[in-house]
Amino acid sequence: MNNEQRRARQEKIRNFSIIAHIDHGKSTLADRILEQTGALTEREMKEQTLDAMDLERERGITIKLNAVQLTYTAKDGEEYIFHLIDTPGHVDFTYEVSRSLAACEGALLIVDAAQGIEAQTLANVYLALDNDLEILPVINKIDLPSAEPERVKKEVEDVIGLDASDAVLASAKNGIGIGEILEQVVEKVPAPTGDPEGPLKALIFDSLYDSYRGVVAYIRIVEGTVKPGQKIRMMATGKEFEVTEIGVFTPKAEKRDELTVGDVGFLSASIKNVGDTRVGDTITSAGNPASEPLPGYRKMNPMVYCGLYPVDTNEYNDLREALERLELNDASLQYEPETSQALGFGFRCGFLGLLHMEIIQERIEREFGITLITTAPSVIYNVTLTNGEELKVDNPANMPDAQKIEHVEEPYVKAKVMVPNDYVGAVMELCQGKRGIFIDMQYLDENRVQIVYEIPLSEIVYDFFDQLKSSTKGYASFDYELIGYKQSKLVKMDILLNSETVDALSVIVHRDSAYERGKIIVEKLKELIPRQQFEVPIQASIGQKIIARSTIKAMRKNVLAKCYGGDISRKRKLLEKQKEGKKRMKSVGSVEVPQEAFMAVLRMDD
Ligand SMILES: Nc1nc2c(ncn2[C@@H]2O[C@H](COP(=O)(O)OP(=O)(O)OP(=O)(O)O)[C@@H](O)[C@H]2O)c(=O)[nH]1
Repeated sequence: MNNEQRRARQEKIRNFSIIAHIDHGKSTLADRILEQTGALTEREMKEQTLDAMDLERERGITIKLNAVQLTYTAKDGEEYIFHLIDTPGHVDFTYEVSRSLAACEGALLIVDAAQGIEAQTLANVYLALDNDLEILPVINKIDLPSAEPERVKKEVEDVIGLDASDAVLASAKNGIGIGEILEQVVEKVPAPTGDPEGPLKALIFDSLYDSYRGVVAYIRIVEGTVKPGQKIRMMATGKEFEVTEIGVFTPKAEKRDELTVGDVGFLSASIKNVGDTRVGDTITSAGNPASEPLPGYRKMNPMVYCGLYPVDTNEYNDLREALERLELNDASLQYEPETSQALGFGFRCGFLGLLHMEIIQERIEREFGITLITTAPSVIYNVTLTNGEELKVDNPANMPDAQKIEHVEEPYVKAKVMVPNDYVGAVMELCQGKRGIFIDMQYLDENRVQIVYEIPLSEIVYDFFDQLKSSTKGYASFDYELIGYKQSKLVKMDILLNSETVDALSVIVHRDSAYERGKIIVEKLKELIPRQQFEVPIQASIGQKIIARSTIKAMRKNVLAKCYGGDISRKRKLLEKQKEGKKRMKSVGSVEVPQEAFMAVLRMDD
C-alpha cells in the first residue's frame, strides 16, 4: 500500500469498545455484532465468542481483552473496517480497561433497561471520557417486561450528562437494534487521525503468551506503519526486538504484510516474557524512534497479597512452575518464595485485587492440579519505625513489634455504592462498621442513591462485597479506586494453637476492635478445627497479652462408632468424606488445621 491508499483506508476505520456494568449484556451484544458482520457463522458462534478462557465462561465475566477486525457495508454503500475491542468489566482490571479504551475513538455504552445505571457503568464512562471517546448510549434488554427504556434514557442524561435522545433501544438477546448500532458507529465514531509515514507509535493494550510464537502483543497503531522484519523498541524498557509476524483477528488470527494507522491487531517478535510487553507501553521503530511515547503508561502494582502453599509439600516445585507459567501470561502477577513456620515452603503472591487473586488460585488448582492452602489476603502497610526507618509490610506475620513502631499507614479507597432508597440505611451501617468515612450521597432519581465513602482497603478485602450483597438483597452495585495512605491505629494480632503462634494466622486489626475480633476469631477456629486426640487451647494475643481464648475439646469416640455396626456402604461413605476433608488439612505443630481456618480471620459476619 502507498500512503494515499493508507490514508483513504484510514477514513473507513472505526475503532470502538463496548462498556457496561457486569451482566448488562456486553458479551451478548458483541456476539450479535460478530454475527451481523458475518465474522462468525452461527455454528462458530457457539464455540467461539470474545470470551475465550474456560474460567471466564463459567464465571460469566470477561477477564482478558480481545480485538476483532470486522468489515461492515453501511447503508451508504461503503465498506467500513471495524475494530471491536473487548474490555474486562471488573474493578481489578481498571487499568487494562483504560488502556484498551485508549486504543479506540468510540465506545458503546450498554445500560440494562431494567436495571439502569450501576456503579461500573459510571466508572467505565469516566474512563471513556478520560480517553476522549465518543460515547454512544445503547439501552439493552428492552424485551424484558420490567424494561423502562424511557426512564433509563433520562437517567443517562441526568446522571451522566450524555445526550441520550439518539440512544438505540436494543435487545442483544433478540437481535433488535443491532443494525442501528452499527450505523451509529459509522456515523458518530471518528476515524483515526495520525500519519502513516510518521515514526511508529503502537500502543500495547494487552499481551499473552503463546507457546509457538512467544509473547503476542495486542496493539493499536497510532502513528506510522509496522512490517515484519522491522526492528522495534519498547519505549518503557528500551528493549529491542525484530518483528516476526503481524496480523489481525477476524476473529481467527490472520497474517498481514503491514499494520498502519488505525489498525488494531497482533505483533510477535520472539519475545520470551510478557513483562517485556507491558500494557500501556509504546512500541516504536528502533531505526526511526518516536521522540515521545504515547501518554498514560503506568506500571501496575499489586494491591492485595496472600501466601500460597501446597498442601502436599512435595508439590512445591510444581507450584513454582505453575506460577512461572502463569506469569508468562500475566505481567501483573507477582510472587516470591516465602516460608511459614506453620505451612512450610510456599510463595507470597501479589495481585491487582481480590478477583485477580481468586482467578490465579483457581487456575493453579485446575490447570496444574495442585491443591493449595491460601492464607488470608492482606494489603501493604507503610510502617515507620521509632528509629525513623520505613518499611512496607505485605504479610502480617512480618509486622515488627509494637514497641518499635512509630506509626502505621494503610491504603484507603473511595468506594461508590449505588442502591435503591430502601437500603441506604443498611449500606451506611455497613460502611460505618468498616471504619468508613462518609463523603457524599446523591439521588440518581426518585428511587436510587449513590453513596460515597472512604474505607480502608483492608476492610474491603475482608468480606465487604459479600456483606454488601446480603444486606441489600443483591441490589447494590459497587466500585472503588485507591486514593492513598492514611495513618491508622493498627496492631498485629497473633493466634496461638496449643500455645504455639501460627504465623499464617496473624492479622492486622484496628486497636479499637481488636478484642471483639479476637473473640470472634477464636470461636470461629474452634468450630473449624476438628477435635484432635488431645485438648487444644486457642488464643489470640497482642504482643504478650492474651486477649481471647477458647478450647477444642479432645476427641472421645471414633467416628465409625456412629455407624451402629451394620451398614458398610454408609461406613465407606464416611471414610471417603474424611479423606476428602483430609486433603486440605495441614499439620501445624501437632494440630491438623483445615483450609477454612486460614480464611476464618477474615469472616466477621456472624
Ligand atoms: N432479556 C435479555 N437478556 C439479555 C439481553 N442481552 C443479554 N442478556 C442476558 O443477560 C445476561 C448477561 O449478558 P452478558 O452478555 O453475558 O453480560 P456481560 O455484560 O457481557 O457480562 P460480563 O462479561 O460479566 O461483563 C445473560 O444471561 C444474557 O443472556 C437482552 O437484550 N435481553
